[in-house]
Amino acid sequence: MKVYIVTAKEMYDIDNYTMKKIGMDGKLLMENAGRAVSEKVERLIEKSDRICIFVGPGNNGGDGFVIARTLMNKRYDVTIVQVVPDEKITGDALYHKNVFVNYGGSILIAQQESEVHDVTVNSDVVIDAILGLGVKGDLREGLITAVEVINEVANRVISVDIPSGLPADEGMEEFTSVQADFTIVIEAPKVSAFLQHTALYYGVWDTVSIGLPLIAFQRYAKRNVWGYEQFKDCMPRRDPYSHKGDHGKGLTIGGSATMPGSIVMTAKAALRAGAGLITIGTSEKVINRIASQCIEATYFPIHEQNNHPSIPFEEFDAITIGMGMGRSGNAAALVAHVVEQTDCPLIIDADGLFHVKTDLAKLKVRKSPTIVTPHPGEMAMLLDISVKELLITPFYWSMKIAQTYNVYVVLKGKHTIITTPEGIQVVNKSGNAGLAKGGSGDVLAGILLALVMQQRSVFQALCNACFIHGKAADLLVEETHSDQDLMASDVIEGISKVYRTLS
Ligand SMILES: NC(=O)C1=CN([C@@H]2O[C@H](COP(=O)(O)OP(=O)(O)OC[C@H]3O[C@@H](n4cnc5c(N)ncnc54)[C@H](OP(=O)(O)O)[C@@H]3O)[C@@H](O)[C@H]2O)[C@@H](O)CC1
Ligand SMILES: Nc1ncnc2c1ncn2[C@@H]1O[C@H](COP(=O)(O)OP(=O)(O)O)[C@@H](O)[C@H]1O
Ligand SMILES: [K+]
Repeated sequence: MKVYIVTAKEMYDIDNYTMKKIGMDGKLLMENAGRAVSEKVERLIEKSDRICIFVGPGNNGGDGFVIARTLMNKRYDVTIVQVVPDEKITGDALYHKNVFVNYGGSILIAQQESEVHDVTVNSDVVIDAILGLGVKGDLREGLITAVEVINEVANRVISVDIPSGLPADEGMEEFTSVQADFTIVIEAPKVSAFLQHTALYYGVWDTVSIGLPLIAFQRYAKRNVWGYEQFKDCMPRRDPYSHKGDHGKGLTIGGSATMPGSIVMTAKAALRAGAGLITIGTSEKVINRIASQCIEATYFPIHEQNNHPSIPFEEFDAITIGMGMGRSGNAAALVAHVVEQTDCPLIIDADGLFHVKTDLAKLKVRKSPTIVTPHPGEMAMLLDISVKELLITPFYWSMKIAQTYNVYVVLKGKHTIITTPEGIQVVNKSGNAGLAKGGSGDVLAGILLALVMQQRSVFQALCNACFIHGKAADLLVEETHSDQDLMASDVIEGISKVYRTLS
């Protein structure tokens, strides 16, 4: 199943479409939401748990009333704490509040800190239905108290849809939010579930379906997660009669006297990921040192004094440049030369990004696809902004670079964001902190090179490459390694584990 990622606006559009065009009533959606969340909650709690459900002024609070009724009806010990005065509960939420009361439920209206404190410490589980998609600005009186007390004294917190107070979208730096242990997301994760400064507030999250139609998501949602299903569906299978030329002849340019190893890892990863032939273009001074480390590759010497080496570019199906090449003037000239003179997919990584920054406009006129693969530091450098600014709004900035320079952007991180020049965005969720080690990016560059040569769609190739890279690390950490000891060269071997899941 495709997991869409939505902004608040997209979710409201989907919701409105469902109500107005499909004809499903808002009260019904709220009933479905509350029921679906309750079912998940039951898997997370014990029958003996004392459950306290905090409800706020909007429809997220409305979900809370349905959850309370559903659990109460199954003989759970449920207390509702309404953190706003009665007149604030209106519309569908009021309808479900009345149904809850008619079922015999009682409501504690608590806005004072001491009341909220007492009820929270005397419960085993807090269900947070204070605010959802509709949060705007700083939390007002009453709500802020509840959020602060929950964070201070609650035993276990399960948030409904979004941890209350947390913005759904990117771009917000300051907020006060519930810190959830678990979040039950309605239908689709929101963008904030993938940002470095907001994702942790969700705790562990899972989604529930409330019956919103797929066509509404297809119409309004612009992003999705790239997972195993997508990888499996579009990974090309090897033709039994194929020969090495069918799987691409790739050139990887990089390496220098002080960083000879990275280019070897790129080459090995490319071969392990299925590339037919790989040539390493590197400093003539290091070829002898590294040639024995990747005996499957061929080598092309790059003379340090010659700014325009006569590399036979036309022989290659795709090129990657930058890993370990250093920041010398000669390296800069070589990058400029490759950008201008090649007419095949070009992947620019690491120092290559540093050099290309001076003339990004040249990327725009390349006829073949250009792929840039920055980590946040490199991306911030390309944009002349701080890493902090970038990480608050990474989807926006990725889109900006992709569309301004007509490039594919692979913004690396825990959640790698892949953006096409046309503005399609996906998030790769595979991978773990074992990859936070020198050389991981070089390995990714190799997998990207291999897949770009083997898949017709550059976009699918990039998504699959990121998935394979992360999944290799995940399988290694699950089976034989830990996120502490994992090394980039292990990840190259881990590619086999990922591929074997397909056979
Ligand atoms: N498909 C769907 O989408 C479905 C969605 N559903 C659920 O609905 C949720 C979205 O509901 P929603 O739009 O009512 O927003 P929500 O966050 O509950 O409350 C907004 C209220 O909060 C108030 N408020 C805002 N900021 C505030 C602040 N800083 N401090 C204090 N108050 C603040 C704001 O007041 P106002 O600014 O208008 O004065 C308004 O009264 C969604 O997350 C999901 O759980 C399901 O039920 C069914 C299908
Ligand atoms: N904490 C993490 N969780 C998941 N993936 C990670 C994490 N840290 C790094 N990675 C991945 O590891 C790779 C690191 O790339 P990069 O920073 O360029 O490494 P290097 O330059 O050291 O080779 C990227 O693909 C990134 O997505
Ligand atoms: K919430």
